[in-house]
Amino acid sequence: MEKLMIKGGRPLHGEVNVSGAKNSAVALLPATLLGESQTVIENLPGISDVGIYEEILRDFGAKVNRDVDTLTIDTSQLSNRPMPNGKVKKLRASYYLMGALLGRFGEASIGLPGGCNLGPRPIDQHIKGFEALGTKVTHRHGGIHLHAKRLKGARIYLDVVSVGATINIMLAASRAEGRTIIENAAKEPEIIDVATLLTAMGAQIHGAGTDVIRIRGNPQLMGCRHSIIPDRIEAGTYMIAAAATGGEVTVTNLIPKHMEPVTAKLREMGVTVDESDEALRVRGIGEYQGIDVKTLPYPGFPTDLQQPLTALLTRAKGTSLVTDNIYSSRFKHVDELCQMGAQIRVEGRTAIVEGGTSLHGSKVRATDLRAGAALVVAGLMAQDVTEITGVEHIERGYENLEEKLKLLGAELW
Ligand SMILES: CC(=O)N[C@H]1[C@@H](OP(=O)(O)OP(=O)(O)OC[C@H]2O[C@@H](n3ccc(=O)[nH]c3=O)[C@H](O)[C@@H]2O)O[C@H](CO)[C@@H](O)[C@@H]1O
Ligand SMILES: C=C(OP(=O)(O)O)C(=O)O
Repeated sequence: MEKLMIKGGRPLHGEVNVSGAKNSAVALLPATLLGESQTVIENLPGISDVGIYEEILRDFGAKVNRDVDTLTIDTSQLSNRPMPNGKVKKLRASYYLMGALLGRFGEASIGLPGGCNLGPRPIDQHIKGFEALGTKVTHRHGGIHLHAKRLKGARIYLDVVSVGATINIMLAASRAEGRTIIENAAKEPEIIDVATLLTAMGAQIHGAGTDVIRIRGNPQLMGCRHSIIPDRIEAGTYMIAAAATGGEVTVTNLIPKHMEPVTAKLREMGVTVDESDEALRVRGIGEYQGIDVKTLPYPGFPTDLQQPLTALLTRAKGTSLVTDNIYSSRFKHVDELCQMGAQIRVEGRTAIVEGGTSLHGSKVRATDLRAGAALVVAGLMAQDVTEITGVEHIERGYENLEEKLKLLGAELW
């Protein structure tokens, strides 16, 4: 899709079904390389990051068959190869090839990852973990070469809470000798999802979802069948869009517990959120209050919803403060929102939103995935037509966004 046009001002109504989680999918696919037989992954989201990973698995010799949202991946005959450029630059999660190939072959040569440009995104904690497991790490031609004669379990304390480092170390440690302990581990639900897969493949993992994860490796992991958890960021985006348009939307196939940080903030603004087993009904009728939000590692408010929430806050009364504690410059959406009539200024890591403004349509550009989601939310609220370019960023993380929004009554093309 080249660009997305939205005619705003229509309240969203109805039901929307959440797809499988992007940040699980892009870790589970490389994890299948650790098993020496067939793995079936169900509930994969139809997003470009998954499409690229499908191609990468084939590049390593995996036989991959797709049936709608299910991939059957046979990894019995793989051949290792360097992957310095190209596909690895298209997504952030290509860094998981390091842990997966290290576990499978004891060697990997991978270029630095791509993904959203949100300020510096170092991978020093991943490297620290691999080195602790007995890996020699060298930087070559702008990429990283990893070599381990023998992976041996170790105790690793992460200096920063990192989703990627926690999962990458889990991947390599799953085939290492002995026990690995990750301390100050990230606690995101996607980490539990990856631990569930690795356990089904034959590793022993305890404590995923807490800040201490214990992994006892198994040199012979086998395939299994696994279904991906719902995408809490996609779910949160639809909750925010429902509130932004003053609509009433039931977001189904989610895990309400995963949504608590978002639900709490929407309720604080004055949005009604009703919970049932696998759904949340969001009613955005009436006026909203401005709020202060700070992004934090799970179970704090997710940085990946900071940008869409900022768009919603333009219609709340008073001043809102949105502080991103995870990334130093995740505010590229702000200039675009201001072009649509928002009054927001950025001071350091905080966006100060002067609420109560009405947005108008404009030509804007999505600079990254969730900046794109923020512009979609803004476009749905705005009077007249918004034209969004940079749609390829949005396609990295939202399955059938256009169709899902149309079913809720949005006017977009
Ligand atoms: C593919 C994927 O799952 N992406 C998610 C993952 O990204 P990603 O895994 O890249 O994010 P991390 O949790 O690793 O990063 C958190 C913070 O730690 C810093 N850091 C991280 C690793 C490291 O070795 N050194 C270091 O300093 C980062 O710069 C950032 O400031 O978690 C982020 C935080 O929830 C989300 O925004 C991304 O959607
Ligand atoms: C930052 C994100 O993605 P990535 O880490 O893949 O760039 C995101 O999903 O919001």
